Amino acid sequence: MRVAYGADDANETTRAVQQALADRGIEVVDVTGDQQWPDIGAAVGRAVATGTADLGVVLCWTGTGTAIAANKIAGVRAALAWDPWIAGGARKWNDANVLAMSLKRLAPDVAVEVLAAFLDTPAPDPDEAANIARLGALDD
Ligand SMILES: O=C(CO)[C@H](O)[C@H](O)COP(=O)(O)O
Repeated sequence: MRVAYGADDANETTRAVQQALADRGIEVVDVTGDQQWPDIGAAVGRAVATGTADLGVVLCWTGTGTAIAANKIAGVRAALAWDPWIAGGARKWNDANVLAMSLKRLAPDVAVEVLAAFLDTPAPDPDEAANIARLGALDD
């Protein structure tokens, strides 16, 4: 599995997320570079939409800005999650392909649990296929 990663700051939470990805043997495509959060979110979104990555993970102070930016890219379903149930539900019911988290409000261990739920929940529930298609129809 390949995951596109981007964060507009670095702290214990982002380092824990990166370590968790590495511990899983996941190939990480770090798009961060010298970019601001809108471009980081969009770059992760593009990596997922083009198939360069299977899934994406974005972090910013709130998680919202990078999520919004990622969702500007057609084919991206970025979900802001703050606990494992939300992250798993976003995969199961929304077929989310980008996980967004707040690097300020999630403790490192919580962020790792949220990431684990996102990565370990198979997506999507077949009953949601029609709704996922409806989301796709909303892309410009
Ligand atoms: O949470 C964010 C966007 O939603 C950003 O991380 C936060 O606004 C800080 O950005 P900047 O360093 O550009 O002021």
